[in-house]
This record gives sequence, C-alpha cells and structure tokens, in this order.
Amino acid sequence: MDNKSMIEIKDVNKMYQDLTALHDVTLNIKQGEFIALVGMSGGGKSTLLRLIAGLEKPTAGSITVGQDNNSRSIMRMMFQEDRLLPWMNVLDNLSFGSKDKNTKAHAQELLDLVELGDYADHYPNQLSGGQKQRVALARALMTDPQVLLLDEPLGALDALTRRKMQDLILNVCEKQNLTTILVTHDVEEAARMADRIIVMKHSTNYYEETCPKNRNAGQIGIVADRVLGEILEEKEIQKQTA
Ligand SMILES: Nc1ncnc2c1ncn2[C@@H]1O[C@H](COP(=O)(O)OP(=O)(O)OP(=O)(O)O)[C@@H](O)[C@H]1O
Repeated sequence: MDNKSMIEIKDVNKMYQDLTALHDVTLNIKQGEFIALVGMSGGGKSTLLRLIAGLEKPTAGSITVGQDNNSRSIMRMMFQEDRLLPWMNVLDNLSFGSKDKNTKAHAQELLDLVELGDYADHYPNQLSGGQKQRVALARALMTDPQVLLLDEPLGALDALTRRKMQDLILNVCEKQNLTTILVTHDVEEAARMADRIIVMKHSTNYYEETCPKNRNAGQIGIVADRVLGEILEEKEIQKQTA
C-alpha cells in the first residue's frame, strides 16, 4: 500500500450461495478522498460497504484499510436510521459507555461542530430528522475515526434538510480530514459531494467518474446526467441478459 492510500480493494469477489454480489472489484481510495457508490438496486453497494467495514469477509480478494493491522478501529459507519438511544439525552448518547472525564467535553465539541451545541440536554424525540442525523454524525466522530462509511444516511430527509446535511457533512469531512464512502441512490447528491463516483455494475465490474473541484450547478448536472446514463445502460444490459 502506498503512503497516501487509505483503502485498497483488490480483486474482490463476494458470493452469496450461487449469487455473485461483487465481481472483481479493484479500487484504491486515497486518504481524505470522498467516494460515492451508486448504481442499480442490488448492484452490490451495501455489500461493498459491509466488506470494507469488516462486517463480512470477501469470498476472494483482499481489502486493506489504513496503514496498520488495527484497521477496523479507525472506521465508523452511519446509517439511514439514526440509532440513537431514546431514553438518553443527546450528550449522553454521544458519551455513552465511556468513563473518561474528558469524554463529555469532546462530545460537546462535536455537537458544536454539527451546529447542535445548544441541544446537549435534548432527548431524541425532541429533535427533527435532520437534527437526529447530525447527532448520529457527531456520535460517529466520537472515536476520532479516519474513515467514515455512510449507508444512505440522508435517505429519509426532506429535500431542503438533505441539501443542508450534504453541505454539513462535506464541511465536517474536510475539517476532520476524513476518508469517506457514501452509498446513495441520488446521483445528484453523489455529483454534488464526491471527488469520485463509482457506479457498481455487473456487466463490467464498475464505471468511474472523477468530479471537478469547486463545481458549479451546471457541472453537477452534467456529472449527474452522465452517471445516470451509465446506470440506465446497465439496467438495459441486465434486462437483455435476464
Ligand atoms: N446476506 C445476503 N444473503 C444473500 N444475498 C445477499 C445478502 N446481502 C446481499 N445479497 C444480494 O447481493 C446483491 C447485492 O446486494 P446489495 O444490498 O449490496 O445491493 P445494493 O446495491 O446495496 O442494493 P440497494 O440499492 O437496493 O440497497 C443483491 O442481489 C442481494 O440480494
């Protein structure tokens, strides 16, 4: 693994009985890079994320995360549902399980980072969907991860809140220099947020699109259209081979 690589995925295959969920995936993800995984339903996005997280093992190939062997501890995952504990206030949700006296101060810093500094003593049922997701993001950052895995975290939010969350996540990832992998169904979200978009495919193993830096709305639209074109083409190929 070279110095700047954070995640190396080499010739990865994943079978579930006789179903091929992933076929020969090779990807090199650099430290600080923001990757979006998109593609047809069933294309293997969540499978790849689970393999990277170490929740499942590849059938063949290898995945290396970080520069040392203790790689799993540097990753945190965030899901569509916030998974907060309803009987604990926001601060306790973040500091739960730790006896370190600095933990609450760290939790408060992270709440400030996600713009919820004044909500430490609120309970989850007193928060909006977007606020709960911001708490979930702060909680994911409690152990100072280097890699953030996001499985459709904004899927349940309305369009305006979703847009605000996209900016907030980008801001947080940049400030914390996180390597981030986002699974999303929304090609525009991918085109807005990612440095690189990976379209998961079965006909070939994947298609890749590098996004321009400091992109404007027009460029986001062009990238989103191109990515959508790739997904539709894959859908057509699958229809013909079915
Ligand atoms: N635990 C499992 N057991 C058997 N098959 C599975 C399992 N997990 C995933 N699969 C299959 O692997 C393929 C890829 O699934 P995966 O959930 O990774 O796709 P996805 O791209 O994330 O889909 P979606 O966009 O619908 O969430 C699918 O055909 C799915 O049915």
